[in-house]
Amino acid sequence: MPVRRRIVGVSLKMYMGLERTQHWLHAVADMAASGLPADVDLFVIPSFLSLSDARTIFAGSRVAVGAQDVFWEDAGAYTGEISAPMLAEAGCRFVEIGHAERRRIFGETEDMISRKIDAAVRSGLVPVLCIGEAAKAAPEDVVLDCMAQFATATAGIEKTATVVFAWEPIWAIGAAEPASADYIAAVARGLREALASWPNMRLIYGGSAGPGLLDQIGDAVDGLFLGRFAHDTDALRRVLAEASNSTATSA
Ligand SMILES: O=C(CO)COP(=O)(O)O
Repeated sequence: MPVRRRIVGVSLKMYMGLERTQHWLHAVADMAASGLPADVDLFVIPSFLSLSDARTIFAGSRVAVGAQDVFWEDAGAYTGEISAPMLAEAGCRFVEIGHAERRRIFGETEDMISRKIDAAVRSGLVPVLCIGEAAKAAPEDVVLDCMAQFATATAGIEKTATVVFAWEPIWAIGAAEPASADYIAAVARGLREALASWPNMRLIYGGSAGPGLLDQIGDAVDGLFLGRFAHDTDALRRVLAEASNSTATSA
């Protein structure tokens, strides 16, 4: 079984304006210059408008950049949309697809998500596919629910594709605390087994994640997907250190 590198992602969602984002990006770049462990990958997903700043600020560093969404067509008369080739040209390596907020607020369907995954892979981007259960349930039921969503989303791509599976229980997003360590470990174990035929898949947990969580869950996941609790770059530095300290995962 391959050892999977640890990976931590941060989505800034729509929390910060452009100037505040610039300050945050600089702080992350400074932190990465001295404190990004060699065995941990980091990707940062600002708003579309800050992608250019992120590319400049992270140039020459090990911090990868991603986008929060993508349209499924490569070019054409699609007012307001942004394509995967554009994102690749803008320096993105990752693209987030199917976040719970996009599904709930913007009505993204499983078919739309699947087409976005295809578009991302077609352009050489790594999809960060967000999948989660609506309510807390028995771990085996959560695994079945999430894997059904996953199967639809990835129906058009090869199993050898490089994908980040961001398991984000919907009920834990924007909450005071993440899901419990036991719950995360039990679901993650089931997801890993179900994803065994995807050699280039990394499984990360998101939903009110922050410092201290990886220390509790150990090698259950390959990393974390952070939201609010990475706005403080010192908290992000602590998460990266914990990612490095926790045992590398074998699938
Ligand atoms: O949705 C998330 C990351 O995509 C998690 O956000 P929070 O950590 O702010 O709950």
